[in-house]
Amino acid sequence: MRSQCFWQYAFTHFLNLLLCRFPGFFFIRCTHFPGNQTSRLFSISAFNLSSYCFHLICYSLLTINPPRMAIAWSKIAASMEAISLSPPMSPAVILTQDDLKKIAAYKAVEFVESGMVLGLGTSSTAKHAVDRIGELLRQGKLTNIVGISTSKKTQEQALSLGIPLSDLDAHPAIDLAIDGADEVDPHLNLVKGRGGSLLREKMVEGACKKFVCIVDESKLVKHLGGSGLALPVEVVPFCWKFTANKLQNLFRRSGCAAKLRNDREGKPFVTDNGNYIVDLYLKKELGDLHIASDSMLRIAGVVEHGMFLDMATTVIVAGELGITIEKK
Ligand SMILES: O=C[C@H](O)[C@H](O)[C@H](O)COP(=O)(O)O
Repeated sequence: MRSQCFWQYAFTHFLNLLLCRFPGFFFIRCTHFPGNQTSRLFSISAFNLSSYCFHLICYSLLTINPPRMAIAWSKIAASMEAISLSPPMSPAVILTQDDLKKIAAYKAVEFVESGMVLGLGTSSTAKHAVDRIGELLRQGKLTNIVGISTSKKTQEQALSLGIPLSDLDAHPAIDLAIDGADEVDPHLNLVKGRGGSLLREKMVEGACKKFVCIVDESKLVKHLGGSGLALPVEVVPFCWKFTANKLQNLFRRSGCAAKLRNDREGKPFVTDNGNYIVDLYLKKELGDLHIASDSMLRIAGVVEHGMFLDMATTVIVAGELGITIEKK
């Protein structure tokens, strides 16, 4: 496969050299090359030939002598094949953020086995995993799967795909959960909940033996809150301002600003559980995350927060250079 690509590439560039570059340079009589017409022609041919060789050497480095780039690309190619996209013919393929999400999601579904009880996450990344599980069920490659959804949205998606659903009451132990995240720190701690589903996600993912988190590389941070984006906290609607002020004061030293999340119409965003979300924006690190977590949960109006500490057992990161799989 790899050598076929190489020869295709070599042949294409040879044609390119013969049909386009050489006559093109010849007709315009490029003045960048010194000397009379014969010596110019010779220079141009040499230039084209060296350009051709340069292409071949570059491509060889990427394919025949694969250091990091080639390994990464072969991984991406494998994943692209798995998701039924055309495999890249050259390293010039540009992957969108959604492609990366899909690659991570499809990789995670490789962990799924027939007969499993699955936690189905809620995110633009997890959506691809749920789609894939539905597809494998339809093809008969997976059987006897029971899904526990982490939101009403995922529930609707799973039902539309024919994935049998249950709940934690009937299945208190989940084999595997797959979900996205908003931030991942180097210890595989997560921020979740920018989609508003953090409470059900924490319940389901807290009940699973394995939690595979799937992200594109933009989600990697040095410390939680480090993206400068929201750290969501689910609060009861009753006197939410009082609770938001308590949260802001709690993390005053980290430069915390607490804001109620609104929907598109400017009304408070309401979660699947009928609660509000207060988003915390931090300027500095929170310090000990377990202490921060306990302190938030001690505030009476707080239902749950979006820090998922020591919960992910595996994090699959899809990036431009390939997939990396981090395990606890
Ligand atoms: O409430 C939403 C969830 O926690 C998501 O997992 C998280 O927001 C990541 O979502 P996405 O994969 O769409 O970036």
